[in-house]
Amino acid sequence: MLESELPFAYAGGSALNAVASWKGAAFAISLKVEVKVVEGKRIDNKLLRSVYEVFKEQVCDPGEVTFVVKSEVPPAGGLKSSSAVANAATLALFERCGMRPSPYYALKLSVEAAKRAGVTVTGAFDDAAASMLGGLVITDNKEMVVEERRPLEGLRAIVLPRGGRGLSYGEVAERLRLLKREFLKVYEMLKAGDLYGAMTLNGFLVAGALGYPQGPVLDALRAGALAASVSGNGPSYVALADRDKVEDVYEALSKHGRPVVAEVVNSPAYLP
Ligand SMILES: Nc1ncnc2c1ncn2[C@@H]1O[C@H](COP(=O)(O)OP(=O)(O)O)[C@@H](O)[C@H]1O
Ligand SMILES: O=C(O)C1=C[C@@H](OP(=O)(O)O)[C@@H](O)[C@H](O)C1
Repeated sequence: MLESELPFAYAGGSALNAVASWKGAAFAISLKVEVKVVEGKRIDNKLLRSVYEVFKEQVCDPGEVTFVVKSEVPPAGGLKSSSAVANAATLALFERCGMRPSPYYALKLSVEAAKRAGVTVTGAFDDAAASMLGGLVITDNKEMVVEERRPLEGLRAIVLPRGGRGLSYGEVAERLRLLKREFLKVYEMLKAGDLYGAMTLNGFLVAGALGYPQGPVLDALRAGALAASVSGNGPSYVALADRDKVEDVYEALSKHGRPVVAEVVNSPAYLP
């Protein structure tokens, strides 16, 4: 577990993938991405370069710097690594400039950077909001509005981290949009308060559309998880469980890889 005082943001899991309908829901988990700003001339990573450019244009000139990233989640795996990297890098630049932003302002800059870098379909405002603000968020990614935010008390997330998604963003979007009407039903369930049903249904829709196995979702449920889903565009999975079911769900997901147990985090990312 990363324990330092460096600027950080949280990874997260999905309850509703926003790609088809622009309505999304995600929650923060206690796996972190930390970013350190150091003197340097080159920023090779396209997402980090966009964060730097957006910040320089809209906030202050941080000078000649580069970034050192430490991540507890795999990239391109659905666990919100891109959002956490952009959030933590944005917060690190605020610190460099000796400024203390509101979380909401930092969040908007970070989403703008992710859009510019082309690492999202909708801007992934849902993921970035969960990563920056903590808790469960339900968002409208087109309007960049947090419709609801609430803590998820006492829950554990059992994560099956997988990286290296094979599908392009274009392929992901084309397939998920075929199920737009169904994703809107998931949104209605969420708004009606049925988080667990919504999240699991989201899991089956994403798995079906993108060709991921349904086994991890079923096995997690069989072991007593409250909900389970493919996270984001996959290929990672995430299950939510009460404390007394964590071991059983961990065992069940161990058949499919190396799960990690995390807390659901209800507090915001680091703020300078
Ligand atoms: N640890 C990291 N360091 C630098 N860039 C990262 C890191 N993790 C993710 N990214 C950026 O985010 C992109 C992956 O975004 P995305 O496909 O949305 O994955 P995820 O679902 O994990 O957020 C990568 O192509 C890269 O540009
Ligand atoms: O690109 C996007 O707009 C999105 C990507 C997905 O997340 P990941 O980037 O974690 O796969 C999805 O869950 C999110 O609602 C929207």
